[in-house]
This record gives sequence, C-alpha cells and structure tokens, in this order.
Amino acid sequence: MGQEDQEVLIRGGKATSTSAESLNNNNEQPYEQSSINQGFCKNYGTLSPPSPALTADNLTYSWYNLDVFGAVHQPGSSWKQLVNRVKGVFCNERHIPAPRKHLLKNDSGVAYPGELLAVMGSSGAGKTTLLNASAFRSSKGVQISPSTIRMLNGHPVDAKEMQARCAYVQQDDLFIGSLTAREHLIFQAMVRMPRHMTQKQKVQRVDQVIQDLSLGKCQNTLIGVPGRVKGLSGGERKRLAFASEALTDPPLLICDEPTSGLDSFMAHSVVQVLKKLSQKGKTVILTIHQPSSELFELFDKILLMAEGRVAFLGTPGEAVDFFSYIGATCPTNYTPADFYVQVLAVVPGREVESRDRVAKICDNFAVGKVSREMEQNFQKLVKSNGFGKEDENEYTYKASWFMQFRAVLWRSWLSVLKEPLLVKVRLLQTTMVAVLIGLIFLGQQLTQVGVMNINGAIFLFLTNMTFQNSFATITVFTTELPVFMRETRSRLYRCDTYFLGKTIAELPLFLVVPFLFTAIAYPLIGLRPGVDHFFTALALVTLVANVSTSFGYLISCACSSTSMALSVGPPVIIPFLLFGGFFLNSGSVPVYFKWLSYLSWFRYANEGLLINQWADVKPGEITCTLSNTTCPSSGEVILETLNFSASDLPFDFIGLALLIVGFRISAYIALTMRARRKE
Ligand SMILES: Nc1ncnc2c1ncn2[C@@H]1O[C@H](COP(=O)(O)OP(=O)(O)OP(=O)(O)O)[C@@H](O)[C@H]1O
Repeated sequence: MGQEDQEVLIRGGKATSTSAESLNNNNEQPYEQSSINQGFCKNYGTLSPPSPALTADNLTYSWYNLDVFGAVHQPGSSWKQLVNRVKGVFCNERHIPAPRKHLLKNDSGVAYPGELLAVMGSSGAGKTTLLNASAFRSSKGVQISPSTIRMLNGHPVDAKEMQARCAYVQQDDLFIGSLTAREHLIFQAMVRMPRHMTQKQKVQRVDQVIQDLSLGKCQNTLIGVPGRVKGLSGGERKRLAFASEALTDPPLLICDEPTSGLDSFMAHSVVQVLKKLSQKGKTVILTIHQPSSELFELFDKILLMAEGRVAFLGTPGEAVDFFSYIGATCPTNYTPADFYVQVLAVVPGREVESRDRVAKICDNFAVGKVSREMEQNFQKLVKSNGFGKEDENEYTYKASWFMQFRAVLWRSWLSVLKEPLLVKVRLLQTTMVAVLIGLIFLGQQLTQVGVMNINGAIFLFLTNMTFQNSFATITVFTTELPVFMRETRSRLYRCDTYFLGKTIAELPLFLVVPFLFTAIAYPLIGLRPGVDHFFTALALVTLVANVSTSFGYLISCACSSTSMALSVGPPVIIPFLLFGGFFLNSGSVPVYFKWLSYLSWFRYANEGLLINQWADVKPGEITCTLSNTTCPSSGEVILETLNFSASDLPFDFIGLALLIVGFRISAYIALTMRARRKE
C-alpha cells in the first residue's frame, strides 16, 4: 500500500472518528499532546487473562523491557574494527564499540493460558526477533539487554527452563527427509517424552497426535526434501512440525508464521489447531501475515508491532476502539488485520512521515493502561525480589542417555537404509569404479611394467576410498547438521549420544563399501594371491575408508555449510596424498613436513598394501622383460627403493587406527563447540 492509500485509509477513519489528520498534520491539532493525554484516560488494550483459573500446568508468559540489538554489517569495516581493537589494546586508546541496530525497543507484553495471541506487523517490524528473543533462540550477532526480563508465571526464566517448557515452532521446518511422518513422530516421542513412559505408551501418544492433527492419511508418506525428493505437502509439513511439539502437550507454544506458504484453507486449519490447543488451557503465541477476517476472529488477543516497538496489545475489539481513537478507523471494505498492518507500515519514499506516525501510535500505546500495568507489575516484582528459581533438574533431558542413544541410532539407521545417496548410489558407484579400475589394470603380471602398474593401482585404491567416503560423509552429514543443531538446542538429546548413534549406524556401510571394492578390484588386477594377502589388503582398505569417513566428519563439523566443507576438503586432503609415498619418496619428505606425513593415512595404507604385495616376492619371481631399464630382483628391493620396511606393517595398522580415533575425537569436539555456539 502506498502513502496515498494509507492517508486515504486514515482520512476514511476521520469520517467516523474525530481527528484523522492528527496523525499527519501536527499544525492543525497537536497530535502528541492531545493523544497522549487522552490515552491515559481511554485505557485501550488489556492485560487481563481470559479465564482467571490457573492450574499448575498453565503458564503465563510475560516479557518486560525487551531490548534487542543486532550487528550492523559495514562494508570494509572489519579491518578498521581490527585496527581499532589493536589501538585500544596497545595504545591505550578508547575502544569504539561496533555500531548496533536497535531491533526491539523496550517492548513489554504478556500472554495468558487459554489465549491465542497473534503478533502482527509489517515486514521487518520485529515479529520474528520478538519470538526468537522470547524463546531464547536469538540468532548469532543478536544481543539482548541485561535489563530484559522474561517470566513464566511471574518467575524470571532462563534459556534452559524456557527451552524445556516452551515449544517453539520455527518458520522453516527442518526434518530428516528420508523418514516417514510416523517415523519422525516416533523418534520425537522417544526423545521428548518422559523417561518413565514405556515405548508402547509413547507410540499410543503418537497415534493420538496423528489423529488430532489429521495426519493419518500421510503418516506413512516420506517427509521428503523440498525441491529434491517429493514428500509431504507444505500444510502437512507444518502440521507435522506442530505434531512434534504437541506430543509433550507443552503449556506454552510459540509459532513463527505457521501459515506462511499455505493456501487459505490450509492456513485456517493450522490456526484452528492452535486455537484448539489454546482452548485446552495452553498459552499460544503466533506471528502471522495478512490473516483473513475468518482467521482474525479466532485470535483472542493481538499484538501489533512497528519499528521494533509495541503499537498495541489487546483484544481485536479493543484494537478497533484504539485505532478509531487515534483517528484511523478501519474502513468497512478492509479486513482489520490488513488495515492495522498498513497503518503501521513504513512507506518507501516517505519514511520520515511514516516513522513519525508509527512513533506517535506507539507512544500513545506506551502511556496507556497496558503499559502502565506492565510497569507496575514489574516494579512490584523487583520490590518483592520475586525472582524465585525452580529446580534446575526439572529442565534436563526428558530421555535417559541410553534412550537418547537408542533413538538416534534407530533414526540414523533408518536414514542410512533409506537415503539413496548413502546406500544405492554409493554401492553402485563403488561397483562401477572397482570394475573400471579392475578392467584398466586387468591381470597384471610380475614384470617390470607390472610392478609399476600394480603400485599405481594400489595407490588408486586409496585415493578412490578416500575421496568417495569423505565426500559422501560431508554431503550427507552437513545436510543433517541443521536438524541436529535445532534438536540439540531444544535439549532433545546430548551431543555425545547423537555423535555416537550416528557414527555407529553408518559403520556397516563403511565396512560394506571397502569390502565390495576390494572383492571386485583385487582379483581383477591380479594382486598378490592368497587368502591372508586378500584379508590384509581388505583390512587396510577398510581402515582407510573409516579414516576418510572420520576426516569427513571432522571437516563437516568444523565448517559452517556444505559448500564450505566441500571446498575445504580437497585442499586439506592433497598434502596428505602427497606424503603417501607415491608422488614423493617417503625418504625425501622435508624435515619441516615430517610431522604432517605422520598424519597421512595414504602413507600408512600405501606402505601396508605394498608390504602385503611385495614382502614375500622372492628373487626370480619378477620376470625382467625389458633390457634397457633396471629390473627389481625381488619384492624386498621394491620396498627398499620406496623406503618402506616390511617390519613396519603392524605400525601401519596402528597408525590408521589412531588416525580414526583422533579424527573422530576432533570431530566430536568441533560438534560440541558448534552446538554451544549460536547459529
Ligand atoms: N541478526 C540480525 N542482525 C541485524 N539486524 C537484524 C537481525 N535480525 C533481524 N534484523 C533486522 O531486524 C528487523 C526485524 O526483523 P524481523 O525478522 O524480526 O522482522 P519480521 O517482523 O519478522 O519480518 P517478516 O515478517 O518479514 O519476517 C529487520 O529490519 C531485520 O533486517
């Protein structure tokens, strides 16, 4: 809506109210003075709960002086900031703090049990920021003033308690796409529901929730990945997100734009679900864009936001009075929600006037009854020092360590079986590459040329195992990490149970892939015959597959995105590859890079495989067919030329095993640090 439309709307209001132009024309009627004075008398908005009966399970959520700041990115400022910091430290100069954007300005509000509170406002008004701050889920770079107080039933609440008692349905749904809706809910029940409940009771609750949210028809449908794997519809995904939260019957439910991307029918059904929950005594807060009149009628209270401030909090009926009073009566051909949002919008091109109008409306509300009551409540609380603290243990994980581990293991195993990238594609890819390498190096003989070819084929074994496994891990693991981050922040499971469950579930695959590869390529190439030689090679290739997987986990956990992990992976692998003894003789590694060569799994595995191949090749077994080149007389000579010693084979196994452990521990530490950081 443009400024003109906005003015027409406000002038339209003037026909029935008194001073529409007071919003725009300060000369004719000094708006601020007259409105503010009247605001004290009119008492628009309300703080009163819908039903006075509060049980122990009901939660009144209130927030006072919610002051939120966001980082402002200034192009080219990082260098200046660094210089500024260095000067501050070394030259005793005053450190100039980085500029910050004031996202929420001393907002206060309250949501009662049995109430459906809709937060509305134009885009950028601060709705999501308010919800994130309320649920203690503010994003990286967002700072909340220490004077802010968030309370449950009058007790200041901390992040741990809030995350345990409040269900937060975020705008973007995050699921493991390879599970069905029912499998997803069973997993959620396993980690969310109290540990004293049996598995049977949890499954019964899942069935109940599926019925309540009308998910019966799609319960066995794959959730899917938008744009990649077809699965649930947008509405079904939204309802599934609610279903996950509804399993525990949370007393406080916060939903960020639950209707975004849905048609009006779907939007209505989603809000109906929320309304039903509120009627059962839950406290429900949601943000919504452009609700239809029908939807608007379902809201018990509305909170209007503009420019990071509260412009109104009260019932829809009181909103009509408030806006009429300030001279902005809703015309009959407008839905009230659209009208309020438009009046509170900042119009491009006329920002100063719009902001002035918004400021006046917010000021008017700030001196009204609601704000004053809120202030009084807050003062009372401070005076009575009512910052009571409840038992922290109550807000710990719902499931025991073992239950969490079992649930993660079960879900990871299901996704291993169902994720095509992990199983079908990998097995097909492995077979094809093994056959190709086998055909290229088919039936090598123990000749001068054969020795060169066999050494090349062995190194190719390692290169293929490394790249195939590390990149498969990076691709699959990094796409699942956002789900992990959200679930671990909701305290569904611990970092260690996830990491352990996930890696154990994937282990069989990382045993099958090297087996398949070795079983096909080893005999085709004609490597050293004998069961013991085959199994030694298989053990080494399996260890390499698992070192690469562990390395893939480490890179995935240390990098912030899939694309970053995929770009960081190859340059880090290349130095390890160079120290493998194929491109650079292991005796020629510069002293200053020796330490790096000890971290090279290529070196251990190449040495091990070459020892396995050549150690027992006796003098005379190698046929010298070319007279103009040197011919290695025995396998021992080949190993000596490469600077490898047959006695080092056990150390190669130990080296590979230590690398697996080392990379996994590092990956776990990186994951824990990431889980602690804000995303
Ligand atoms: N981390 C951040 N750092 C800096 N500014 C931010 C940050 N997060 C949000 N903002 C800014 O704060 C303002 C409010 O953002 P918010 O996402 O809360 O708006 P909204 O009302 O939810 O909008 P929409 O309806 O479009 O989602 C916007 O101007 C946004 O650019």
